[in-house]
Amino acid sequence: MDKLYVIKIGGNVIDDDNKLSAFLLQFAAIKGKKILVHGGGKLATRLAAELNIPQQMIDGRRITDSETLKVVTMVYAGYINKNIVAQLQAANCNAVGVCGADGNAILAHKRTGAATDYGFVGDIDSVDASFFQNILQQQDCVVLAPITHDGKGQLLNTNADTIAQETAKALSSLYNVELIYSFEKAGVLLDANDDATVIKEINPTTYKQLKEQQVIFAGMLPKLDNAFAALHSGVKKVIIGKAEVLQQLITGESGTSIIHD
Ligand SMILES: Nc1ncnc2c1ncn2[C@@H]1O[C@H](COP(=O)(O)OP(=O)(O)O)[C@@H](O)[C@H]1O
Ligand SMILES: CC(=O)N[C@@H](CCC(=O)OP(=O)(O)O)C(=O)O
Repeated sequence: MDKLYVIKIGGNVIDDDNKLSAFLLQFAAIKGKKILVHGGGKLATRLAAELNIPQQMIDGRRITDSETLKVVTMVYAGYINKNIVAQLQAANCNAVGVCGADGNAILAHKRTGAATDYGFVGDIDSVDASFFQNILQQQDCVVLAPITHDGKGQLLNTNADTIAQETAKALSSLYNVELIYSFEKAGVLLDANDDATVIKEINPTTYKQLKEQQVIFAGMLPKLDNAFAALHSGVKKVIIGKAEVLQQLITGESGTSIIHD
C-alpha cells in the first residue's frame, strides 16, 4: 500500500500569514500523496463579529445558526481553502481544494438529541475513500475544508479535527495512513504554556491520568479523542506537534506520538 499523509493545520497557524506560508512550503515539499485538512475558526469569528452575528462555542463546537453557516461556508470553503490552494500551486504542489459536499465526499447529518441545539453542525456518517483516491491518482494533494452536507441540500459545519480523523480512518483501507495534527505548540505538553515540556508518547492509560491531573484540557481533549479514535481504527501513526517543524514531525524528531497501551 502507498503511504498517505493526512495533515490537519491548526487555527492559530492559519491566522498568521507568515506562519501559514512557511508551513505550506514544508507541506509542498513532502513527497507522495497527502491531504491537508484545515479549519479557520478565528477568521470566521472575526468576520461574524463585523457582520454583527453573535457567536457561541460549546465544548469546542460552534453553535451554527443559518447566518453563521453562510459565514463559515464562505470563510472555510471559500477564502481559506482557495488561498491555501493558490499558495501550494506557487510551491509547485498541484493541489485540488474541496469541501465535504464536493463529489459527495463527506456525508453527515445534523446533530440531534444533544442537550444543546448546535444548529447546522454535522456529525459524519461516511467518507467516500474512492473519491479521494481518484483525485490523488491525478494530483499531488487535496485541500479539505470542514464543511459537509446531508445529501438533501443542506450544508453543515463539522469540526476540522474530526474531519481529519474520519478521513484518515476511511482511507486506511486503501493506504498506510499517517495522521498529523499540527498546531502552534510543540506537542502535548506537561505545561500547556511551555514548549520545552513535550510529552513524547501518550497511550490510553497515560491519557486518562493526564486528564485527571488536568494537564490536558480545552481543545486538546477533543483533539486527543480524535487521535485515539484514528489509531484504534487502522491509522498507522498519529502525531501531534508544531506546524513550524512539520518536517520533524514526519521524521519523528519532534512532537507527541499517540500509541496503543
Ligand atoms: N497539555 C496540553 N498541551 C498542549 N496544548 C494544550 C494542552 N492542554 C490544553 N491545551 C490547549 O489546546 C489547544 C489546542 O486545541 P485547539 O485550539 O482546538 O487546536 P487547533 O489550533 O488545532 O484548532 C492549545 O492551544 C492549548 O491551549
Ligand atoms: C462545528 C464546528 O465547531 N466547526 C468548526 C470548524 C472549523 C474548525 O474546526 O477550525 P479550527 O481547526 O481552526 O478550530 C468551527 O466552525 O469552528
